[in-house]
Amino acid sequence: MTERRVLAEGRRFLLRRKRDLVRLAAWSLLESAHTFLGGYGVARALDDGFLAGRTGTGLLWLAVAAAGTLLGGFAVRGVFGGLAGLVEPLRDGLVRRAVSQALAAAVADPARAESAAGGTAVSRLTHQTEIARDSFAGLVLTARSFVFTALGALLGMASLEPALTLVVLPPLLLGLAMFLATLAPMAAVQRAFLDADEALSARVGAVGAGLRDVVACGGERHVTADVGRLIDAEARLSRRLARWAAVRTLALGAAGRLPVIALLLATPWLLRRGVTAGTLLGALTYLIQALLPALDALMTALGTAGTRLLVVLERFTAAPSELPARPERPASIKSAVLLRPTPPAAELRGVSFAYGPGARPVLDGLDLVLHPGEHLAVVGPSGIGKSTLTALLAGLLAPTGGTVAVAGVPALLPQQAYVFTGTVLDNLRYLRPDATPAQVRQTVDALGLAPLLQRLGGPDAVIAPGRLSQGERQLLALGRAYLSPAPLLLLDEATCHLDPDTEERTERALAARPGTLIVVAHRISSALRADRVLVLDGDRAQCAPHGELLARSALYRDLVGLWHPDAA
Ligand SMILES: Nc1ncnc2c1ncn2[C@@H]1O[C@H](COP(=O)(O)OP(=O)(O)OP(=O)(O)O)[C@@H](O)[C@H]1O
Repeated sequence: MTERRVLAEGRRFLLRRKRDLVRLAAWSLLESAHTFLGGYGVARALDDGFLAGRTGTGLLWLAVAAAGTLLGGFAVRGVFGGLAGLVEPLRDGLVRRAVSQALAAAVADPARAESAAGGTAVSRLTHQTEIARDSFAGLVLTARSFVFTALGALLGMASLEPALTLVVLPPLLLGLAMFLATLAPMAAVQRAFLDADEALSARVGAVGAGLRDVVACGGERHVTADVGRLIDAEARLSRRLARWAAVRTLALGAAGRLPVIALLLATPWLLRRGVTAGTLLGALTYLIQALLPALDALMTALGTAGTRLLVVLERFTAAPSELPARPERPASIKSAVLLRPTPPAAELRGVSFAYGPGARPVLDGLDLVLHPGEHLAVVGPSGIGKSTLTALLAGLLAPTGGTVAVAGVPALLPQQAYVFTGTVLDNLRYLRPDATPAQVRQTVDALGLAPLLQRLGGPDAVIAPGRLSQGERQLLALGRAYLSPAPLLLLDEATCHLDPDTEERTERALAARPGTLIVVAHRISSALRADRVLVLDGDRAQCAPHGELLARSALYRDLVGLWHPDAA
């Protein structure tokens, strides 16, 4: 289906460039003349010259063959000129198409444009366009050379002795057919390889953009395993491609050598028919010097450049719906989100998670729907899975069962606040580099950061992260979260080093900010401030407002009692 579309588009492309094709063919005819004279000159030099004792005539015919070679060189010069007229418009067209595809994808799904599809578009604009251009140029050069060389050689053999073509043509066609049979499976592997290459580009691009956060949140192992899987997949496909290349080389060997063997085997029969030694040598010259090298070049180009070109062009001509799906978001979740007029801020359906295949699940069948603007506190005994839940929501972990859907890109603040060497302003604007001075001022006011900024030497002072207290680091990270455009903030005990008053002010400001807030609470006051509280308790999680939970959950009553005996 896509192959047919590529071929149809290719036909239209070539038909629009008839003048360039005629120019190329005219120059190529000189190459036919070169081939013709090469074999014919050698045959005549022997039969009419050297074998007949006429050295002068022999030399004259050799000079004719040499003149043919000069003609060939002249032809190549013209051919390259004509080639540009075909190749450059193809490249320009592909670049235009890659840009339109990327823009269309960005309009359809802006979040995707910033992540996975960005890498894909770059791969298409650069790597794949160049593959298409080089492959097309190589293919046109070799296909044209083969056709016109074969024309010259077959005409030459027919004019020396028509029976020669009967001997040489069948094995040549057989070899070609064998080779063509390897093209379809090779294209399939090539296609899978490019899919893997695009997936890897997209993932590496996304990881590169978030590298600081990955390190700050301790996600290196997860990211390494994730990217490692993609690299392994690409390596496996490279090996399969190499195996097909070996099969193709075998076919090439057969196609290249069989005509020569057939000619040698038929020699007694040809001699009986009165074929001369000069004619036989002329035929061998046609085979060894012209036809077989041209065939060799054509097969190599078809096998490598041809399949690569087909696969790359399939991508460029694919309708947006046929493009490879964004790997990290299952289609079912995506369509569920798209169908709702106001999607939930986050939605967990039957989510289970275990840290290993044999490990006990930390979360088991958890359902949770969070609405935009909601403020949720997560509580539970130590080691019950609160951080695991935030990592799942942030996309740092993938659920082992069920689905996690989050609208937009969330920001996760772990307990160990991440602050880097740079100015105070750089640190605050890390998640929103284009924040205006007014937005920064508003953040400083809302969170009461002015005394901290003063202590640090003002917004342009450079911070040495090692010299900040844990609380100061947390305040800076919370300021950054407040300023970020993330629609969902995940605070995983991110305020534990603040005094209760500062914590309250900060949490209230973050809850008042547009967007949804999830706080892993370490004080009862935190849970009291939230709209709802999620109590994690293995497979018996409960989610409700504080008052309701006090009545319903013994575990919650215990926790509240431990934190603050009076509140229970
Ligand atoms: N990387 C990991 N590999 C294996 N097990 C892990 C890993 N991280 C956490 N766990 C285990 O998963 C369970 C849940 O851990 P998690 O950190 O989510 O709990 P928590 O509720 O946040 O705990 P705390 O309140 O002490 O921070 C614990 O039993 C923990 O030992």
